[in-house]
Amino acid sequence: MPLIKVASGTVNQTPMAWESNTRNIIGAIREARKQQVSLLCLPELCITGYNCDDYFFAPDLMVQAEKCLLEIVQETSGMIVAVGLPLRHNNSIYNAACLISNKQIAGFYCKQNLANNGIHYEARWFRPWQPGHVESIEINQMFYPIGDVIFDLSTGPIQGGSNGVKVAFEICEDGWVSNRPARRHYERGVDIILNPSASHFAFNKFVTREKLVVDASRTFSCSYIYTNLLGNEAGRAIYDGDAMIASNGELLASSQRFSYEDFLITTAVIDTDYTRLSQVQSKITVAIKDKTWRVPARYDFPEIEPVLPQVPDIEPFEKGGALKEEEFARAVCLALFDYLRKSRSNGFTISLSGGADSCACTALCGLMIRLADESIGMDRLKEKLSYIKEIQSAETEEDLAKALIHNIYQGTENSSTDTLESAQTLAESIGSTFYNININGLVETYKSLIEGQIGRELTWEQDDIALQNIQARVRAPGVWLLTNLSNHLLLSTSNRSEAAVGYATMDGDTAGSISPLAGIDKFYLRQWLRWLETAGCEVKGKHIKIEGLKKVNSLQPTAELRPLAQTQTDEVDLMPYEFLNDLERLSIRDKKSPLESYRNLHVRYKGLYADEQILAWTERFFKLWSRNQWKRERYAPSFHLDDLNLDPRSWCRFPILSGGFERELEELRAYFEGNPVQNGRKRIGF
Ligand SMILES: Nc1ncnc2c1ncn2[C@@H]1O[C@H](COP(=O)(O)OP(=O)(O)OC[C@H]2O[C@@H]([n+]3cccc(C(=O)O)c3)[C@H](O)[C@@H]2O)[C@@H](O)[C@H]1O
Ligand SMILES: Nc1ncnc2c1ncn2[C@@H]1O[C@H](COP(=O)(O)OP(=O)(O)OP(=O)(O)O)[C@@H](O)[C@H]1O
Ligand SMILES: NC(=O)CC[C@H](N)C(=O)O
Repeated sequence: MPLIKVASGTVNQTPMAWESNTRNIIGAIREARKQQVSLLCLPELCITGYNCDDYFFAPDLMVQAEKCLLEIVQETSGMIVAVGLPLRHNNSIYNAACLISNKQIAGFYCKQNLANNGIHYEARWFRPWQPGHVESIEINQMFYPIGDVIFDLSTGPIQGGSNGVKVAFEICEDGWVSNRPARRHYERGVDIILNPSASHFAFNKFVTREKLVVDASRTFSCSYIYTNLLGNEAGRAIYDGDAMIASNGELLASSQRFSYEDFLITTAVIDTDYTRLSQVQSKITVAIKDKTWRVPARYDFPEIEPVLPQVPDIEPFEKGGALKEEEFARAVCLALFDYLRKSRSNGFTISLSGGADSCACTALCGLMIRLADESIGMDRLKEKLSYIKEIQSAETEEDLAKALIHNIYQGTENSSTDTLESAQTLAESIGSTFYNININGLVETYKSLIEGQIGRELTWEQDDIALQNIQARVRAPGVWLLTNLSNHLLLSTSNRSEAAVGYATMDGDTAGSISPLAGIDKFYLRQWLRWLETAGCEVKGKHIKIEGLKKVNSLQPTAELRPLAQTQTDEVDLMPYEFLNDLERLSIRDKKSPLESYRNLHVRYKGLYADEQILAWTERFFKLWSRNQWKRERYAPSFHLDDLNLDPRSWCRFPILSGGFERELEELRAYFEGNPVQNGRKRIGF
């Protein structure tokens, strides 16, 4: 059968949520059947969820996963379905994909190249399967082939040497390595490669994935079906629901990303005669002698009509000139929505200062409501949050915002009218509930109690940081009280630039349930806020903007913790955010030493800042970075957005206690003073 209708199915899963995971998978299968799909590929480990962490070791997890698998098998009548799950075999755990053909398990392919860098820790739980090995596994008293297998699906009785449709797998990372299984699949004359993935979101990564899929289909003269998870599965990683089908170097179909649906199907019709022609023309040598890899299975491919040339539907927001802004908005909003419903919380509370960070958090929550409404409509949105009684009679997005987003301004004598106005106008523009209290009395009470005990007055000259921090800390109990009253999540507003240098008060403004901005730098965040005010997300031909951000976009970032006369700004306290960003990239992402970082920065900033200034900021950064690892360990969970992430639990590890770059900074200073140090000893005459 040369023409086959195939599909990629994306599903929004949750670790160990057996009922909903199975329901989503079955929903995807039924939808695919409705669309007359013969072959459906579902994501990596989608039965259990990809992020079960050490619970992958639990024997009961395998028992539950097997139960789900057997339930799914019964739903595959008339179809071929690939579904991912962990398998325990010979006292090892494998990351596997099961191929089911018309209610019969055909066998299991096991991942050969584990993802074990950055956010991934697969080698902690799984063993990589050795290429070329095939064994047998017992499931529910039946034996099935497992390992490096290729499925040979043919019409009629299963024979010894059929010329059926050959289907093989690469599981996610398998497709990203140079010695990928697809090379061997090609030598064995494979028609279709399925790639079930759990590929975490990062800015612009979908472009890399598309290249990978299209190039594989061309290089290996096959059809390549790629599918990813969707949504915020387990808290930190976001999956964009990227799915693609390519054939012989051409992209045939690509999914909508960042959907609020539970599952989505992307279909295309592939032509196996065409990819075989290409294999013949490229003079493929099929390894016919060793056939242990061949798993015969029966499937009666239906005869289907040819289709018009398929042009993949790329979404307008992916083509526009604001891809990063759009991706940031969509990824974080979907992550917030899933976090909300999966944690069964009733909304978000934010201590809204009218500054960029808390305004960005509030704006993201407002945008989340609007994007969810555009994606699935008001009724489905309320149904997905059906446990929140307060929103069930809501008719407008503003009604939803009133219940789901609570803001509180907590001024002191150091707060300005500008920030109050900024907070108020933003809350009004999205319809959130806005409270306004003054916490000066609380700060004064703490101050005088401690002054009474230590027997002296606290002064700005002597006690600057402590007096700043008490204000930030006094804001925490009130906003937590408000949060608890509504069973909300408290959003902690710290961004990545602050996390790098510990510019936040622990248990003060770091208090919170999640930190939606901890993966993004302040320099970019301010640019994004201007974009959201003036351009906004492109959805169905219109632009979703938040014009209530106008005031905050006119303000300089300030903590407003020192007396107003001191005109405190973040950039004076620290260094310019753009510079901080460059320094962070060099030193933390690229692991350049203080000296190398300085030299790079010097090239970029000489003329703009004095050499002494560049040196001082570089020194300050390295000292603050090492001193504040403990704070990064204590941040509320944040979302992974790119390889600049500083979250030690998902990406960037650094010791809490360290030498603090003392020697390295000495070497930098010596270089600066024309007296470099080598091997710990000063070199004379440089
Ligand atoms: N290795 C380690 N492991 C565990 N704990 C460690 C530690 N080193 C210090 N500590 C503890 O850390 C404490 C100091 O940390 P912490 O109390 O947080 O205070 P700290 O980091 O000294 O100061 C907070 C900074 O954040 C700025 N801030 C605060 C609030 C808002 C904003 C804003 O951007 O709006 C900025 C403020 O201007 C100040 O520069 C020490 O008293 C010590 O107890
Ligand atoms: N007057 C205030 N009312 C309510 N919350 C406040 C107030 N001042 C500070 N906060 C809380 O402390 C957080 C930390 O302040 P920070 O200055 O870092 O952020 P911001 O004010 O949102 O942005 P920016 O730094 O751009 O001014 C704020 O995001 C907010 O949650
Ligand atoms: N699950 C995986 O194997 C993920 C690894 C792959 N490199 C990705 O990020 O897409």
